[in-house]
Amino acid sequence: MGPFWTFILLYPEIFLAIICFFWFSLFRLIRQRQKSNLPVNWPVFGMLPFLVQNLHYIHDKVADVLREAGCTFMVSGPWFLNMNFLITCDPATVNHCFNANFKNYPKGSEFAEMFDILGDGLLVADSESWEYQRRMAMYIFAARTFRSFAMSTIARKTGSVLLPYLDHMAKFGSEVELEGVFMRFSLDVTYSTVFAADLDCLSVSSPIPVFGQATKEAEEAVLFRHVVPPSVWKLLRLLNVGTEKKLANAKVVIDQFIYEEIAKRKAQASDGLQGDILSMYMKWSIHESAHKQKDERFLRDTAVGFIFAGKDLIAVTLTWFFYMMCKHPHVEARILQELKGLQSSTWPGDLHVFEWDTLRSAIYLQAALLETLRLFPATPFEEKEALVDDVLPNGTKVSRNTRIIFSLYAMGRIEGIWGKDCMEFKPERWVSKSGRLRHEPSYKFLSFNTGPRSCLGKELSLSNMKIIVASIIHNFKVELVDGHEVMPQSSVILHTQNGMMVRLKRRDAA
Ligand code: HEM
Repeated sequence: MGPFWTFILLYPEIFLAIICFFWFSLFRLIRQRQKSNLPVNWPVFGMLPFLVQNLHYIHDKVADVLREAGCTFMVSGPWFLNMNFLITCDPATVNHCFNANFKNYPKGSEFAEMFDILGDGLLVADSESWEYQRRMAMYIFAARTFRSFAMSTIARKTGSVLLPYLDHMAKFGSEVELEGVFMRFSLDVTYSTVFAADLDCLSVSSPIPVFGQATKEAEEAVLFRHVVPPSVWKLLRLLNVGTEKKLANAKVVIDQFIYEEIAKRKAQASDGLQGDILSMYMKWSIHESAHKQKDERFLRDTAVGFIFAGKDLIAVTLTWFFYMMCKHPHVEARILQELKGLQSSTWPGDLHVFEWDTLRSAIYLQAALLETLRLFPATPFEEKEALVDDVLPNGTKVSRNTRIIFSLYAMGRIEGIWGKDCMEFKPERWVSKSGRLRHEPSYKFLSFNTGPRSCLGKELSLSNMKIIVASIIHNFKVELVDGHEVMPQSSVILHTQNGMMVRLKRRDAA
């Protein structure tokens, strides 16, 4: 007889007690699960089964959990894997971590390692390096040369690339996957804004260019790093296999493009520098004696950072905006009304593009964009790590190194934050009685971040998006293809799960 059976025969009461303990625990967990939206904390696996089971609807499920838990909830990962984290959508906690105690919540070295494709750039830097880079970037974003270069680039690209492409699709009555179009266009525009060079991503016939493909693969690998334990992706990196191999290859392609652009620019006379981001950073050396900005790696990290900061976020916001237009025709009608009488320039094919200056008065249009970002924040969550032990405003204790995930997606969908109609798409909530844009504190509307690390491209991207959506709405009617379901993907960027299939019609042909 083996030791197991000997133990049972000698101590049957202890064995019975163990069985009863496990049976009652299981029973309690099942009852608990039936009654609430909150994930069950299983022995050994923690809440992993909940995450796996709801992987396809994770943003909505997290919103349900936070609604029930009162905005803050501790998630337990499997035992020994160091995957526990706090998740919250509480504006007071946001304000505490992003503003009042900013220094206690840096991005952290783990974040920088996950996004190592960005090098030591602004998006991942902390402390002095971040302060220096932030100061420099603020100077550039405030410069008139840069702003007018960026605005003229977007208007030119909308008239010469985007609208003709959509017009072509409209003429043939083809179905169009709109998010894919916006992704390519946004990459095209961002590349031009950073390098004053054309990538031509939106040609009717050609496939996505290698640079675009490389950025896509890099993003997929970074997403994978977010969902598996760090030991797993680090092992894959060491062995150079799977997503890590793809990431390494993508980095080679991205670096090759960027270093070539830097070399071309360095070969130009300094009076040939334009208002693009690379030129602006190279001109900075005139103002500062530090040698850092001339360093090629610094320029590379800066350029990659700006490309990654902007391109997908604008593309997904445009996609959700047009999804909302398809679902709320009365909002689209009001925007069309607002655009009537505003001056636009005419491009070949009788296509019309609005300029930024003329769109300043389009308040309702801007409100519709903000409302889109409230319900569909381009980055559905943000992440921080506590540097020292702390107590959150709701009394929750966090110990050093605790990871905190902020669900921006849930924040837009909580009654206590936005009122009973929080799930409705209502641009009117952004317009004051006097017809001006209503201000909402950024720790409540977190889509562009809040505090010292808030988005530097906010004004620029809102202006860009206004030009694009006004020009599309004015020229085309966008209709969802029947039966095509649009839903959010479980990802670090709020892509759609299956794209957004639409048909376009020229308004003047109707
Ligand atoms: C719809 C468009 C955009 C949205 C929703 C958005 C949102 C955000 C968010 C949430 C952050 C914080 C990221 C983090 O801390 O992890 C951020 C940071 C940043 N964004 Fe944007 N962004 C957009 C477009 C842009 C564009 C077009 C640019 C520039 C070309 C830009 C430049 C930056 C920079 C430089 C930072 C880093 C600031 C810092 O860490 O100090 N963004 N943005």
